[in-house]
Amino acid sequence: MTQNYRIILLPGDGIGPEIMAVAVDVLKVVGTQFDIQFDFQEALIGGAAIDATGEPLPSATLDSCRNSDAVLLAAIGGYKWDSLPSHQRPEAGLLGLRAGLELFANLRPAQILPQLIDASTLKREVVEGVDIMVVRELTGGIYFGKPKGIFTTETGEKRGVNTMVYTESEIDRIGRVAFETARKRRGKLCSVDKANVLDVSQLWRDRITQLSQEYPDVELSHLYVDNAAMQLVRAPKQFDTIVTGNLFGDILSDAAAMLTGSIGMLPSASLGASGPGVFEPVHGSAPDIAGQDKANPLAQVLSAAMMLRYALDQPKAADKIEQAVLQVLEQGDRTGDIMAEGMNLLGCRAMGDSLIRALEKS
Ligand SMILES: NC(=O)c1ccc[n+]([C@@H]2O[C@H](COP(=O)([O-])OP(=O)(O)OC[C@H]3O[C@@H](n4cnc5c(N)ncnc54)[C@H](O)[C@@H]3O)[C@@H](O)[C@H]2O)c1
Ligand SMILES: CC(C)[C@H](C(=O)O)[C@@H](O)C(=O)O
Ligand SMILES: [Mg+2]
Repeated sequence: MTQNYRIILLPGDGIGPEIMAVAVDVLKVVGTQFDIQFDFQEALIGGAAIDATGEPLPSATLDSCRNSDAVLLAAIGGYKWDSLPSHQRPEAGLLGLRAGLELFANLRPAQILPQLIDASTLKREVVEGVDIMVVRELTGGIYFGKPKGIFTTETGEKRGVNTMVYTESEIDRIGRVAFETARKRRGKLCSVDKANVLDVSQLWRDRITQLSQEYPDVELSHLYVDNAAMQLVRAPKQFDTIVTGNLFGDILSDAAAMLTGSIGMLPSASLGASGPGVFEPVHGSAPDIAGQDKANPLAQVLSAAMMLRYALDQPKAADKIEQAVLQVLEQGDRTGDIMAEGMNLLGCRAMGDSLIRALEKS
């Protein structure tokens, strides 16, 4: 029986529309192969939405997302909008989407593919076999805490303020996602905080430690974020699952991405307790290469595979996409960010065509 899904596409800015086009083509092919009918609807977010409507997240976009089975997002942001006040910037649209859909859990897997070991800036023996899942809290912490803003003091000096805040229930719900995730993987969870300095981190550490009593099969460790950043590049294989707050997770997931060769390879899933999730690459809108057919579309395509697996319960179609990605890499196809000597340099579109051929052949 044909399965029907309503998918909202948010191509956004910069390289967003280029990589989204590839992901949609790939989904259409697996759709016909697995009897899945996608009803794709495009909506505005980020700079594209600001230009068209004056707002980074029009209410029509949030409503469409709420009424969908899943949301596939590319990226937002760009130089053009960088001087706007923070609440009017493209980034505010993305944060509003995450908050509006209550997507508190962001899963960011960083797995080194054997074909790309030499694309990593680290030595082969350091990165070979790396397989990390960063579980990042996504709707709290310093990104959303109040007070926030730029205020003027009594002496007329400007003062910028953000507040890092977590409640027990916010820590517990992301903690549970992380313990469950670790349990399905290699059973190791490292919680990352700054409890030597920040009270909010002390509460984080206390709650995660408390929660670990419910998961005796998961081995829990704690690291301060500065050490964690160092350990990620020194010996990344020590990590299985990492759980951390919003800001630390943002930074550590970019670092983890680079272990795998390029940020252009890393997908993510943003999930709530119920309702549609958002599937998006870890990278941004890459304005420096936008419109030049140079972007690596694989993080976007792998985000579409995560959508099939986590939101639509179509693991076979997800496997098929992931296999096609491995196959094009195996045959030597590379975009500029993962290019190595002796490989075939392709643009974004040609990489998409190659993926389609791989899907149709297998
Ligand atoms: N989820 C998102 O939408 C998201 C995430 C991060 C940054 N941003 C926004 O993107 C804009 C640019 O931010 P940035 O430059 O710090 O980060 P970025 O991730 O956009 O780019 C960092 C570097 O990685 C390269 N890169 C990124 N994705 C690539 C891909 N698919 N293929 C090849 N190369 C790729 C870029 O060319 C650039 O050199 C900013 O406005 C930022 O706020 C958006
Ligand atoms: C663009 C920005 C708001 C976003 C974040 O900081 O969460 C991005 O860096 C990410 O990693 O998804
Ligand atoms: Mg980021």
